[in-house]
This record gives sequence, structure tokens and C-alpha cells, in this order.
Amino acid sequence: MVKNIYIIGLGLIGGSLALSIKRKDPTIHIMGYDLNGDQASLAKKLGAIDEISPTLFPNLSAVDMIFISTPVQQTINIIEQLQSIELKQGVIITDVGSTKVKIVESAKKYLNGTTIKFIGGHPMAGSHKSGILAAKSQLFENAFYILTPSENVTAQDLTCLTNVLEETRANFVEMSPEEHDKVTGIISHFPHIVAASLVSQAEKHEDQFPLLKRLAAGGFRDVTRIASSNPAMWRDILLHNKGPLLHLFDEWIAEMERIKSFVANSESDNLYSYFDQAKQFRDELPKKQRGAIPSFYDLFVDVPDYPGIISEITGYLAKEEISLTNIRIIETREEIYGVLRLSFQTDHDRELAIDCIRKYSNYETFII
Ligand SMILES: NC(=O)C1=CN([C@@H]2O[C@H](COP(=O)(O)OP(=O)(O)OC[C@H]3O[C@@H](n4cnc5c(N)ncnc54)[C@H](O)[C@@H]3O)[C@@H](O)[C@H]2O)C=CC1
Ligand SMILES: O=C(O)C(=O)Cc1ccc(O)cc1
Repeated sequence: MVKNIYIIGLGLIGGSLALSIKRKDPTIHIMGYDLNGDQASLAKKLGAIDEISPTLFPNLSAVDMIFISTPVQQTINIIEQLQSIELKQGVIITDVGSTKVKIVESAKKYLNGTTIKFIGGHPMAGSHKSGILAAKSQLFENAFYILTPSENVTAQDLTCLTNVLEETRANFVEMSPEEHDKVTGIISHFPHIVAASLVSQAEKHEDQFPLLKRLAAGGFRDVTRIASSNPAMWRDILLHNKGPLLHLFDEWIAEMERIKSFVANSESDNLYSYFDQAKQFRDELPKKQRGAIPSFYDLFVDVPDYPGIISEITGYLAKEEISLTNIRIIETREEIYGVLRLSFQTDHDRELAIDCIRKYSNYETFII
């Protein structure tokens, strides 16, 4: 029976897991720690955790399960330190890192010979946003959640973890760390490199074409959204997954050379086939299921904390016929002002909402 959980790293992923665990069983006591004290305080105020740990390693002797939800290099540092900490017999330790080989190797190196059950984990959903304010209990709904259990982990240990995570409504899959890193290299890590490189290419031409930024809408925005992700997190992911990525670079460069030659030699049939084949494979990808993709278009509004503020704001939006998908008050500050989070289905709706709130009030709006 899991009663006490400790979460290290209370950002987007740690915060979302905490919220979903609380939703599953509010009696589970969650203690949390984050290097950034503001994130930890927000996590407590949002009800994601019950208690803030003042240090990375408080007394953990009664903790049944530990989640490490920090950037991947930090995760390894924490695993290394855990070897000399007094823990409960048979404690389950899991992580959420986007890479698995190096993390699982470090668990083997530092935790072997202990009674710790290490289960590598990777919820395959998220966003380009960071931090607890972007956390949602339903972030992983319908997403795959990959698990890479170590040798001493039993089926019962796995069930214990997936039970605690039941309310994520994710689909749990077991995989070897090597297969995980190869696959995520192809479908996640390398696409991040490509997205960033397209943005960087556009930036290089900005002086020459002053309108470029404003014209870069539609497809360019779609294909480069992930370039807005946390740079430190992605630097560490790339450094962890060097082998598979170097191989993908070679493949990609050869692919670019091949298409370049189609264009240079006006090989119209080859160009058509290239796009046609890509379209067919893309069209066969499973459709997005409800809840699998979080709503990205959030707008934060600084509002005075008085009754009726929600109906005031929604009233303005209704006047302009702007549809909301969600609304939530986040009490992030001690003073009189609170923050209202409004979620929209599209970026366009959010832009309309900014203009609308400006038109009818003096409340400040911001996007994170
Ligand atoms: N962002 C995403 O969409 C996804 C991220 N991941 C993985 O989840 C992990 C966390 O990512 P996010 O939650 O997105 O990042 P985040 O930046 O939102 O949160 C990470 C938190 O860890 C804290 N932290 C950093 N070092 C720490 C340390 N030594 N001790 C305690 N706290 C520390 C930071 O202050 C921050 O609040 C990463 O390993 C990432 O690869 C996995 C799936 C999706
Ligand atoms: O924003 C997006 O679409 C992402 O790609 C989110 C993401 C980031 C890191 C992961 O390991 C898994 C998912």
C-alpha cells in the first residue's frame, strides 16, 4: 500500500504527475522538492503536493515511492547521491526522463546491491512549456508511458507503480532502454533538432527580409512549435542520446542530398513520389485522441481577488463571441492579486481574447 510519495522536480512533468496522483487518491501524502523554491511553493498552493521538503534528501525512511522529474543529467546526479541515503526497504524509485539508457545504467551502477526497485519511466506527452503553472492532471491521458524496469523489479512492483499512476490514464508499455532511445531519437529528439534548425535558418535571413517574421505563419509555426521548448532540457537530452542521434544525422544529411538533387535536376516524378510517400505515411499515423494533446493556448490574466471576477471576464469574452475551453483561478501570490488562467482552442482565439480584455478592462494579460 503506497501512502507516502516523494517527488523531486516540481515542473511540468513532476507537477502533472502529482496532480494526477492526488486525483486518484487524495489520502496519499506527497512531499515535494524543487531547486527553485517558487516552483515548490506554487506546487503546494495548487494542491499538487502536501508538503515542501526543505532539502533534497530529508528523512525518507517512511517514503514508499520516489519520482525523479528533473532534467536528465540532474536525474543521474540524484541517483548517484541516493546510494548513500537511508531509504525504506523495497522503495520504488522511478524517473520521467526523455532518455533511458544512461539513466538506467546509472541506476544499475549506483543502486545495485540495495533493495531499491528502480523502474525507468518516460511519459510520452508534454509540451514546449515548462514549470508547474503548465502542469495538468490529464496531461498524459491516452499517451504512451514507457517503463524500463531493472532486473530486480517484480510484476507486483510494476503494478504498484501503474496503480499509483492510474489517473494519468496513460497506456503503459515496457521496452528496453536501448529500443526506447532509438525510437525516441527518431520521433522526438531529432525532430527537435530539425525544428530548431529551421528557426535558425529563418533568423539568418531576417535582416534581408524584414517582413519574414510576420509572414512566418501557418506551416512554419506548426512545424517549429517544439523549437520553443526549454533549451537546457533539450541540450541534456541530445548529450544523453548521442549514438542514435549521430546515426540519424547521417541518414538525414543523405536524405537532404537526395532531395536536393531532385530539385537541382528538376526530377518532377521523383519529387512527386517523395511527397506522396510522406503524405501516405503521415496520414496513417494514429489520430490524436481526446486528451492526448494538452491545450497549448493559455492566457494568464492578473486579476483582483473578488467575487464575480470570473463572470466579469467571461462576460467580456461572451460579448465578443470568443470561446473558452477552460478557466481556472491560480492563487499564486500572497497579495490581493490572483492569476486567472484562460485556455483557448486556437492561437487566434487567444489573440482575440487579449484584445478584448484590453478593450474592456485594465487587467494585464500575459502568455507563458
Ligand atoms: N517537457 C516535456 O514535454 C517532457 C519532459 N520529460 C522529461 O521530464 C523531465 C522534466 O521536464 P519538465 O517537467 O518538462 O521540466 P520543467 O523545467 O518544467 O521542470 C523541471 C524541474 O526540475 C527542477 N530541478 C532541476 N534540477 C533539480 C534538482 N537537482 N533538484 C530538484 N529540482 C530540480 C527545476 O527547478 C524545474 O522546476 C526531463 O527529464 C524531461 O526530459 C518527459 C516527457 C515530456
Ligand atoms: O511539445 C511536444 O509536442 C513534445 O514533444 C513534448 C515532449 C517533450 C519531451 C518528451 O520526452 C516527450 C514529449
